[in-house]
Amino acid sequence: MGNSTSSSLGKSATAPVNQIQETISDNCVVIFSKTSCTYCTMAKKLFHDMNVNYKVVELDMLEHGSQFQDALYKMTGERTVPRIFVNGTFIGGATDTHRLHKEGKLLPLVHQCYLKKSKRKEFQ
Ligand SMILES: N[C@@H](CCC(=O)N[C@@H](CS)C(=O)NCC(=O)O)C(=O)O
Ligand code: FES
Repeated sequence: MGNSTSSSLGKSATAPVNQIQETISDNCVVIFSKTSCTYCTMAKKLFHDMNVNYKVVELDMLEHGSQFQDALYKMTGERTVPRIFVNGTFIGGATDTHRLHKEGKLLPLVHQCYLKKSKRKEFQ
């Protein structure tokens, strides 16, 4: 389901905020998650069921996971999981993401990101 848990995150000396920023600009959908969290599983399932690839960062598997949660707190105002970013922007936790989906707004955000990336490729 989905793609890999990050292997590089948490290992470099770069500040967590910068590592997070790099991850969300490289991937259209990023879910900061914990392996034990049912809300997180539900969020992954939502994207999986829409056939959308997502990047998962399992914070409880990172050596410095709590520092990443602190960084997410600075960036989003909460250190809870899941914290979900689409097209480089924080869209909310599990509840917010399901609401966006119900309102029909989630997939357009993902498609905006795909479009942006395919345009970029045309100019390479
Ligand atoms: N309404 C929020 C609830 C988020 C929440 O309460 N998350 C809990 C786990 S389900 C949490 O992060 N607890 C603190 C922690 O794990 O560090 C959402 O939908 O994302
Ligand atoms: S649902 Fe319990 S930890 Fe997230």
